[in-house]
Amino acid sequence: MHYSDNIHLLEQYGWNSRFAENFEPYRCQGLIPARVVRDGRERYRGIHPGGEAALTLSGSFRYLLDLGVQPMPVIGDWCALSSTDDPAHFRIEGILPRATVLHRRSCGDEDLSAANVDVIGIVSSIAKGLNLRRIERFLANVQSGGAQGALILTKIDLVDEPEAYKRRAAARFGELPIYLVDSISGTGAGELSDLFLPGRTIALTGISGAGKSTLINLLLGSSMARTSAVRDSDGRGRHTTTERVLFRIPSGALVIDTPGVRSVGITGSEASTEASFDDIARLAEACRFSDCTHRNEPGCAVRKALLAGEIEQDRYLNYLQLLHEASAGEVDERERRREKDRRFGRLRYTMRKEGRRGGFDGR
Ligand SMILES: Nc1nc2c(ncn2[C@@H]2O[C@H](COP(=O)(O)OP(=O)(O)OP(=O)(O)O)[C@@H](O)[C@H]2O)c(=O)[nH]1
Ligand SMILES: [Zn+2]
Repeated sequence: MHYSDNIHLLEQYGWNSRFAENFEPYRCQGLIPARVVRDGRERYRGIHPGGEAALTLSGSFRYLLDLGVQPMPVIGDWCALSSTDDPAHFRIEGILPRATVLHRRSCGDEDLSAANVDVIGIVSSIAKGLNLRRIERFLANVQSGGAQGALILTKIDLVDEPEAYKRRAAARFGELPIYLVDSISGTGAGELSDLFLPGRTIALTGISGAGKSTLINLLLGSSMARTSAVRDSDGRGRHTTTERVLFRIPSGALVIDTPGVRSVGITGSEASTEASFDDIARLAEACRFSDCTHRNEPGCAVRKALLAGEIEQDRYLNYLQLLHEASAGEVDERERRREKDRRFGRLRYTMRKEGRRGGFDGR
């Protein structure tokens, strides 16, 4: 069967002309497109034109992975598959270029991430007030990966005037779409349909207890399986699993559920960190030293604004913290690149050696 015979199923999972174009070279090799919908320690499941199947990494893909040429597949990735004798099992041969990425670090745990996410929904409870600082940290992380952000304030039934929280958040985050929801009664669910559009991929993120599972249950509707059942289908406990799933909700949107984290770390470059602190970054341009750390350098425009009360103290501290984490992340990235170069160096050396032995000019 040619895959285009049943492209409809892929379209339901977010396939579009951009991915189709990127798939062309793979199509010419007779490979099959698929989206990764379940990701758990190198055991994947994917949706391909013929349905759902187990996916494993092919030998040559592993080799390219080892060289750093291909990335490790993550939830939401579009990939190219080869078939096996078993119709329920395919092999991943390549990953299509990612439209966006979501990186996240939780308390020294593995680096969690997702690909091809259109919107990252930051889920935050207002039961104990609005934690602007935490939302800001999530937001900086969102913007570094290219996805759009949205803020979903939950547990609005537990406060007197939810609109006031929305106004305060809007005052801080300007352009960000903000939604209010009580996931238990369903108040606010109507507005959420503007966010959960058909074919759109939305990753929900937020600390443990923010109300992600309850929100997902609301989105799934009472006729559908509960979230914990979705997460638990392999028998492991919900809170121990690091498995991630992408599923289609009745509205036609694709939702990625990420296990709760206790804190958000930052990956990405300093430049993207600054994007969510546009105003402070603009001020920083006026600092006397271009590498100013905005702590105690003479002529620091940021500190001057702080002391003049033009920027809030917690935003200033948050900014410093983010700069610090982002530069630590860049050190990791440099180290990773060096390791990749070393591997390439080894490969070139081996190829040259084998070329000499084989009698061809292996330059
Ligand atoms: N009153 C009220 N309670 C809510 C609401 N949303 C969630 N809760 C409650 O808050 C608690 C935590 O909600 P969860 O949905 O499990 O939170 P979570 O973000 O999925 O947490 P993790 O699974 O640990 O990541 C549960 O007891 C929910 O019943 C809401 O809108 N209103
Ligand atoms: Zn400065």
